[in-house]
Amino acid sequence: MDQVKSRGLVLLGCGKMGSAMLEGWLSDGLPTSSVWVNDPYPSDWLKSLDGLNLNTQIPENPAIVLIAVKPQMMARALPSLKALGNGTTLFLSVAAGTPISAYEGMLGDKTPIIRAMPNTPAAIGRGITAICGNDHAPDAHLSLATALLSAVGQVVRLEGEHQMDAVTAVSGSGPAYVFHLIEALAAAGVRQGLPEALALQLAKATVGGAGALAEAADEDPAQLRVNVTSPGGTTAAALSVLMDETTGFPDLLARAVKAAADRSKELANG
Ligand SMILES: NC(=O)c1ccc[n+]([C@@H]2O[C@H](COP(=O)([O-])OP(=O)(O)OC[C@H]3O[C@@H](n4cnc5c(N)ncnc54)[C@H](O)[C@@H]3O)[C@@H](O)[C@H]2O)c1
Ligand code: PRO
Repeated sequence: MDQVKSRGLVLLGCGKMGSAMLEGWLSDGLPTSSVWVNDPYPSDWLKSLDGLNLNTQIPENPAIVLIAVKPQMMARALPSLKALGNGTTLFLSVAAGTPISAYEGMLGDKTPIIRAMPNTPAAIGRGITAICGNDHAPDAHLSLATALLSAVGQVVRLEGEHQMDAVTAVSGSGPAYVFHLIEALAAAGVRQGLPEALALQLAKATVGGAGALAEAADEDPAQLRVNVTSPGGTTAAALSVLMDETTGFPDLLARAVKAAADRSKELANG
């Protein structure tokens, strides 16, 4: 992290994901003066950060360039940083779909590149990021990326890039599935007669608490589910709907995750 502080961190694109990560790094003690953001449409939050280098000349040899533009913008945005390719700057991309080979093509095939898939709970230090690198990103680079990303949550190293589409579909997009679960649970509570605000509070606390318990407990999620379920009781009645083989969660989530993974593969093909 000292390298990041002294040589600098450049963010190419700083929208929802870039900002979630930057928020985590700043609250972990990274000074704004070590950060350069290149984004034609900076948010009010970015503009409000004292000392941040916003849309100014980037350093000659930054430690890391974080690529956080949409995959569709990549071909337009990345060439501006070509001069840093084939050097010692590590390129860390969070873009869904875009394969390492595409960055090698745009920046030079000796460029250290790590592909990462984070998620938005990074904003509160509760993200999880999966990473994999090319041959020019040896252990030292993976350790640097791990140190940076650990400031915003857990980090896992993948066996290879072939796992990235599935990871994107599970944990990259996953927070949206959970937010939708909260919305749907609250709406169902309203249909049972609860006021909207109370239903939303109950749904958020239930999902947040259950998630925290699932992470903290020694028991696996299946056992934690059994612990809630009295034989012949209310939970069993609901689970008979949710665990139905054809209309329940397992098939629904399998189809949703497959749709996301398929889309990730499509993005890779341009
Ligand atoms: N949002 C998520 O949950 C999430 C999770 C994992 C990965 N990602 C990946 O993160 C990347 C960004 O997604 P997002 O949700 O933050 O999108 P976003 O639209 O919120 O952010 C993209 C940013 O890029 C900026 N931009 C556009 N053209 C640019 C250019 N030429 N140079 C520099 N910046 C430019 C935009 O102004 C915007 O602020 C995507 O590649 C996405 O696949 C997102
Ligand atoms: N958000 C990005 C998308 O929807 C990638 C994972 C989460 O494409």
